[in-house]
Amino acid sequence: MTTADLLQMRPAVRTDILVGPALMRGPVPVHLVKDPVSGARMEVGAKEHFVIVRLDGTRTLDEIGAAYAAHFGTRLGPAQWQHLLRLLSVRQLLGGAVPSRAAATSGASGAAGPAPAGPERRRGSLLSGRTKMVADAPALMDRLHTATAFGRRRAVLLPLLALCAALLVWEGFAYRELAHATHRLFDQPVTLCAVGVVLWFSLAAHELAHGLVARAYGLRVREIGLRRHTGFMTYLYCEVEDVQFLPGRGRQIAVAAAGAVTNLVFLLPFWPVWLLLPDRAQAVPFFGGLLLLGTAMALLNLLPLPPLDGYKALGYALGTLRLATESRVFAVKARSRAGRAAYPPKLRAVYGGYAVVCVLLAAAVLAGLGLACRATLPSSWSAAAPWLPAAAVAVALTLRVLGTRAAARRAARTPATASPPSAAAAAPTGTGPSAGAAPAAPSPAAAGPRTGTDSAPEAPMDPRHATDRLDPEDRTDPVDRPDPKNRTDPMDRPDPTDRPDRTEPTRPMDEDGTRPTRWAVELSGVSKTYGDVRALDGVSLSVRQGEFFGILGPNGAGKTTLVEIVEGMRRADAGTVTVLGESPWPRNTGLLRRIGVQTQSSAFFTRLTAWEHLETVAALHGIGKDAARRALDMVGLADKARSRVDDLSGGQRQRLALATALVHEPDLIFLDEPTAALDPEARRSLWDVLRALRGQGRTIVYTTHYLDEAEALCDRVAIIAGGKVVALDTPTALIRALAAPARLLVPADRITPEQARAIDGVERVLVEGGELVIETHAANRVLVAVGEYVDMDAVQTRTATLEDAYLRLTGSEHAR
Ligand SMILES: Nc1ncnc2c1ncn2[C@@H]1O[C@H](COP(=O)(O)OP(=O)(O)OP(=O)(O)O)[C@@H](O)[C@H]1O
Repeated sequence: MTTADLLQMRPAVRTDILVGPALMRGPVPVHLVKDPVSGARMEVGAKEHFVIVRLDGTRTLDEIGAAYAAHFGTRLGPAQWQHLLRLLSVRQLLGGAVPSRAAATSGASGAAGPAPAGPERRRGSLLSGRTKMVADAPALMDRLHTATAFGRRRAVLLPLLALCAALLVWEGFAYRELAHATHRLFDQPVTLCAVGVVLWFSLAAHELAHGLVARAYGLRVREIGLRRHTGFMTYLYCEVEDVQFLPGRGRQIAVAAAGAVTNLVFLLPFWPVWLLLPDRAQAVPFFGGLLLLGTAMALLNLLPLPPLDGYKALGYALGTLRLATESRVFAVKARSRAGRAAYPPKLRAVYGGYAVVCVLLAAAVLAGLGLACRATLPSSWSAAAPWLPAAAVAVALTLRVLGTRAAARRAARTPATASPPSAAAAAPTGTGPSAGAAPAAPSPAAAGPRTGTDSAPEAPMDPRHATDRLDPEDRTDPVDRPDPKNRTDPMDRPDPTDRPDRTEPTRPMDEDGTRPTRWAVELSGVSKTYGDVRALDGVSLSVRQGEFFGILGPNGAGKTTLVEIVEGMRRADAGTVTVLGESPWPRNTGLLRRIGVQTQSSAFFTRLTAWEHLETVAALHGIGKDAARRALDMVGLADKARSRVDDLSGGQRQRLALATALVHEPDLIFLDEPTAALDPEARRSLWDVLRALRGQGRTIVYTTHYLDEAEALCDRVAIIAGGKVVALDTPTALIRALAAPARLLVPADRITPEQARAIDGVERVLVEGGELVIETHAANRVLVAVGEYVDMDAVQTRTATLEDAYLRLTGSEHAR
């Protein structure tokens, strides 16, 4: 595959891949990309996003590159394209790739996503962990969605929201009575438990509400279950997928806020009961405590602290990713002027403001909890009570820090384990910028369970992911610069006015004259001129389907021009070209899928293994891995599947180039000197591959300078000289037509040239080295006569070869 071929490809990202809107992570915008099959989620930068959303199968890489250059002011070179396509391929995001769940853990080094669902996920211990409760959560959510359709009407929803607001206002006024009732509640353990049970159901409704609102916006609820925390708490969870992919921040916020609103709605029926209760009623602590604690639960959930719903809603509203982590990072960086300068003013306000809000909120919450402790704990605790929450948080934080350090020390002591074979196969090799997508160890955030609405975990990105970025400025590629050679030829640019004559040439008959021959390639009167050079001059020829067709000719004869016109890479000045029944120009993408091209300057994904290279090419063609495996087997490279392309020998590279041309199982294959620069053994071995290809009934158009090869392999050959077809036939017929004399090679010390010339039937005698070359059309008679002088064992006979015919036809004979 040449660079030109690569740029003419129209790869497509799988249509089911989710690409989210722009989010800020630190000072840079990123987009989330998710594979819905594997569950793998990764972040891509604005430049990658620009390209990915345009990889839709309708645009060539060249066209996308032009749009990219216009937008970002930099051209993408082949190296960048290969890098990006390889990443997409390894992550199985390209159309035609068969996505697997394994990709979630191996290919997706973004590691920002959740661990894949299913039995492989850790469920925790008896005391902590979770239990899936619903076999088919999406189906249950569908039923609930239908059942609650009435409640989602505006006429119902708005009054409910107004009532919730009224409840909050009223509670502000009735706070003292409610607080008093709540205080009494703590003296009544049974009533306290009853309130706890009711609030448990309120919390369950809270979780289901996230799912229902998400479902209403078309999202999927992945799992509903029970989560256990240290054996002390068990509550319902409802996992919603892809909230950050929802269009419109309002919807994202609605999903996040739905839980707290439901908590308030849940309390509404208890409000009138409380209002109607006599002051001394026994149920006062129950209803008062329920209203106050239920409201507190709802409002606390709206605090903008991770992992609460308010934090998620704030992140959605601000369009940020990992707001808390990035604020922490900003707080550290902001100590230096350069660090601050990396952030635009708006983001400085967002991250700095959030950091301040967090500190204030944490202080307020601790103070509130401290006051609550003092109010509820026995008076003997009164001095220590206000500080208990702060002390508890300090201990928890210290334990966490110590735990993290111990884990880091353990990890540092543990020797790195080898990648599993599948991951190794999926991951590219090498350590340079092109290396990346190494199998990611599941990060704690990725492996851990998540609550409520989804959001990217707070864990920082896997640093390895940074190498997966497509950043043209980081990878200055000499090929990136426009190639003047490519630009000078106006033929390289499609001409919209170019409408080749589509008149069908007369269909010849097969030799038996009974049925029309099926032609793979038909050229009629094709001419091409470069300035003053007439490269092709009225070429007409046809290649049968299933034929092994050779094109021979001296340097500059026009072979490459001819083949490029047939491949659709150049436009003919005149004449008609039909390939597999279609015109190849203007660039015919339908045809591209049916032809395979192997050139001497084939481009490889050099940092990949042979297998990864072919797998990537297969993905670019939108086909599965089986085709890559077949192509590798076909060319006899299966044992080199895991070798890096740059470690292959010249012959193995030629085979890989051949496999690259074959991977999409084309009907018509163009081979340009596939055995060039190979040693005789490697050449013969590749002949076997070519013969096998021919045995499969593929049509092969074969350009070569090796005449012995053409004679051995080709059904027919066209000899081109000076831009014209000077001969076209089977090698045998060409040799026969040559009527070349047989050549007898005799040791020169046994017979003189004069004696040889005197033999009847001898036409010419030459002295070549230590031998006499006797040319004759009466080989038998001359042989008998030569036997008078020389022992017959010392005589070698050479009949004419295709080379003789070639030399005669191309006028090179006397140049020898
Ligand atoms: N882009 C171009 N601009 C100008 N002249 C060209 C161009 N491409 C080819 N030519 C000329 O056209 C003629 C035919 O070239 P072409 O490459 O088709 O021959 P070839 O038979 O493939 O030669 P070789 O065996 O050396 O590869 C040559 O004289 C060459 O110099």
